[in-house]
Amino acid sequence: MDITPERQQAANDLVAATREVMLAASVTDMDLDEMRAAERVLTEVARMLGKRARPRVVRAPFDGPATARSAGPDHPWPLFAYNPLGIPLQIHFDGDGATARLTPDALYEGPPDLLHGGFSAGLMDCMLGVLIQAQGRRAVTASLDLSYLRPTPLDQPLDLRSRIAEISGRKITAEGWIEHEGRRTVEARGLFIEIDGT
Ligand SMILES: CCCCCCCC(=O)SCCNC(=O)CCNC(=O)[C@H](O)C(C)(C)COP(=O)(O)OP(=O)(O)OC[C@H]1O[C@@H](n2cnc3c(N)ncnc32)[C@H](O)[C@@H]1OP(=O)(O)O
Repeated sequence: MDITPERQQAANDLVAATREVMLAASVTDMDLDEMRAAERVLTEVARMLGKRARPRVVRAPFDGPATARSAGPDHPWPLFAYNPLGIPLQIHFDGDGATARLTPDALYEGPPDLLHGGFSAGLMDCMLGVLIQAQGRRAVTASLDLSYLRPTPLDQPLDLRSRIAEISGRKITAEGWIEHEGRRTVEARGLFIEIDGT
């Protein structure tokens, strides 16, 4: 089924609201009865939405990042607009690199008050992979190495960056990092292999 702009906006708004619910449900401290009442409402919402469902989450078009890149840095590519489990990012393309800003909340906690290292890895995979996609190349991650240089805080703005380091035949090496107040907390280097496919 084609998605009209109105349906797309409605789906994106629904996913954004779901994220709010996920955070609220994770940190709520209300009374038992209220918690049970909220659970009943959410169960009913799940039933309502599930009446007609796709087998998979809506896929963004492969050429979306390349289109955003050619439109310039003021035209970011939104990531995970259709999936509340993904960390939503607005990825800006600038020259040969990509940047994004994120303030992670309590949903992404690993050690107390800090970003979970697995989420850092996911963020880096996205920053590197989408940058490669924005060059019009279809590639998958073959390896991803991370160095956790210092703790990455929650509730603080973080800068995410990536750039292409090397291209050799089907092999593309990209690098990225997470910065807090100008200091790198995480560095990543990934090898991506170009694949055929649609
Ligand atoms: C939301 C948006 C996110 C966007 C980014 C998301 C990216 C992802 O997460 S993709 C999902 C995770 N990745 C995967 O599932 C990939 C699974 N792996 C595979 O499909 C295959 O192993 C694949 C395609 C990587 C390589 O297989 P294949 O096409 O047969 O390549 P193959 O011929 O073995 O290797 C090609 C070259 O890459 C090298 N290579 C392959 N894998 C690796 C590796 N893990 N480490 C180092 N080198 C490797 C080989 O040595 C070879 O090098 P050379 O040409 O110099 O001899």
